[in-house]
Amino acid sequence: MEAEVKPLVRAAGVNKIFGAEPGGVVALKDIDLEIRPGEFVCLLGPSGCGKSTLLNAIAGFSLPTSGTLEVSDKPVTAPGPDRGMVFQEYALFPWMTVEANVAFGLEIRGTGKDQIARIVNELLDMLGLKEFRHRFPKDLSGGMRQRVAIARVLALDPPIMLMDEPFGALDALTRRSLQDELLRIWRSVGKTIVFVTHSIEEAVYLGSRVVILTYRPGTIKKDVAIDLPYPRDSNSVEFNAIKKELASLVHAEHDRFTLDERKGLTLD
Ligand SMILES: Nc1ncnc2c1ncn2[C@@H]1O[C@H](COP(=O)(O)OP(=O)(O)OP(=O)(O)O)[C@@H](O)[C@H]1O
Repeated sequence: MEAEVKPLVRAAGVNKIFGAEPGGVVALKDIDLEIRPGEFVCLLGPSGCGKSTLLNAIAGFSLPTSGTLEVSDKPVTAPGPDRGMVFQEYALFPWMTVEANVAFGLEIRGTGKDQIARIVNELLDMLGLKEFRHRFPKDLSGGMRQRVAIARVLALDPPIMLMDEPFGALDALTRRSLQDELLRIWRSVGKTIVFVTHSIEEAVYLGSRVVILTYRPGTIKKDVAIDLPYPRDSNSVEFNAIKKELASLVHAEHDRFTLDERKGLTLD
């Protein structure tokens, strides 16, 4: 009999309400979700459905109003070194070079100089940043900056990587090459990834599992395992069949979002 793998992230009955009740915005409602080690989970849905709220709750940035949220069997009460976050805006220190940005977290942690040099070299190599190590963020393209942001999180070696639309601001070609790189890293270093996107194509290309959220209140509409082998061919019949299936689910939520907008409700 197969031993049961314990979930790394466990949400049970999670609710998040912004503002005073009644009248507050119910961003998450009754979220039950278990994420096992090594999964690549994409949270998918239209703008305003609570993807970032759920990610920020797992990160410990903004805790649920009620319900149970645990990482490694411990309640989430604050951010921790077991969870690294990559944002859409690269969040790099503009006054530091590429290598200093990557080394920063390790220096704060008190890691020895030689070990820092080894880790930084390895990561710059892995992410194709070696030639850019002495540059400042302003002298890099968006794609390069996001590589540095990913290297910076990987330097601290957290078991869980939380990514909030990290490739949303990139052009299509750069985006695909970073997606491929992320998949390579995920498969070689064995991280658990929770990745927010509103792109159906991106979710099907990356995720071992896609969790679709409903629009206001954010609930889990469908949790789908994507069984296609990696690397995936986005032109294949199988890929497009899954994309189509997910699209009809997401579009129903998107229509509710647009209706809300037409009614003049604010979407922040
Ligand atoms: N700090 C806040 N105060 C009040 N309402 C908020 C706050 N943060 C988020 N919300 C609301 O909660 C809901 C979910 O927002 P969230 O940002 O999680 O959605 P999302 O799916 O990540 O959207 P997007 O793709 O646009 O980032 C939205 O209706 C949003 O307006």
